[in-house]
Amino acid sequence: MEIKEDGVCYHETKFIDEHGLIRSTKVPVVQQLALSGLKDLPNRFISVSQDHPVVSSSILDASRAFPTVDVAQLGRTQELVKLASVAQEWGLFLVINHGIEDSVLHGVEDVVRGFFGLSLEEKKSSVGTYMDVDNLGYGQNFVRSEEEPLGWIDRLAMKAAPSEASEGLLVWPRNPANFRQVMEQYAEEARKVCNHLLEALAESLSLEKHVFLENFDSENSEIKVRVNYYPPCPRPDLALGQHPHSDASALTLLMQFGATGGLQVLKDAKWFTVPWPENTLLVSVGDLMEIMSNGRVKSPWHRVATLADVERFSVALFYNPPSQAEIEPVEGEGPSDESYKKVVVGEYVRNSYKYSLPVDKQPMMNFAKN
Ligand SMILES: O=C(O)CCC(=O)C(=O)O
Ligand SMILES: [Fe+2]
Repeated sequence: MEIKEDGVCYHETKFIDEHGLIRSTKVPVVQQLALSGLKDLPNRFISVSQDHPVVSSSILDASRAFPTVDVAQLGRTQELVKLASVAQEWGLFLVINHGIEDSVLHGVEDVVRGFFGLSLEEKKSSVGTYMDVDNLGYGQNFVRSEEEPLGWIDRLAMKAAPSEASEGLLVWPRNPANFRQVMEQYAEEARKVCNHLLEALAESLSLEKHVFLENFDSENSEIKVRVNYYPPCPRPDLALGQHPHSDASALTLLMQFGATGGLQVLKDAKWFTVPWPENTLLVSVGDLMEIMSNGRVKSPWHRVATLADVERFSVALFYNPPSQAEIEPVEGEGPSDESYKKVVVGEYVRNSYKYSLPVDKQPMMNFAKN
């Protein structure tokens, strides 16, 4: 629900405080703030500390192109070696020849732009807002307190699988009318790509091909889609679109449109802008993959910078084993400097949502350690 005060529109949201009590709060609708043409950043969005200056992020050395994995070539050793190396070095990689038709990707872009192009009233009557662990519907990303800095973002989140995941909830926008159909088609295509990558990743790490994929099943595996909308920001030097986090997924498949240059990844204590060209899909290793691989690949710690004059959209598709499934770190040869234990997927995910702006992922990952 949105409320209007002093000309500012708010999402009304709830969070669980440190005593476990449900509290209500309101956070500005960022798109409306941006449309109002404001010149200063409201205090609540100032999030940049000295250790994380947005402006000093390094760009990859131009002489070294960011590796792109050719999915159609993953039957070849050479491509598997590349996959292992980029997954281990960065935890994220670009994919080409993934088999998802351009028309499907353009369809996603059209319905997403269509939704965010609606007036606030139309958006609100099109879809609900839910405060639960999955933070579904239209609103801000997780709000966990009244004090924490907010991200310069509005989001729309839904579960495309399992099929009964959003029964009884209005999480699929009714406008544009084809939103759900287009997104579900994309999700099914994305599932195929992710399944293929799960096998290839296992092989690339010299593990038995099915070790990761066997944790998934076509009925109950979970596909959560989060559409991120980052309006132009008056002070990109002071705000973030998303605060640093790792994804509590097995794999995340990302598309972006409107602009590039938002996603940054932490490596060797430096923030790098991911050289992610338009019309390319990006895959990120999630925490669950780090656990399943016993640390052979690691989920990257990443954040989203804001941009001054352009709007940017991204669609993050989180692919997970069924919520009730237990995942276990693989055994076998190969480098592994971690010792994870068996965890129930849904318990890991729920626990990871508890933390308010953590400085690194250890508190979340420790849940899966002895
Ligand atoms: O917007 C992006 O590029 C990244 C989004 C992201 O990290 C997320 O939604 O988890
Ligand atoms: Fe993320």
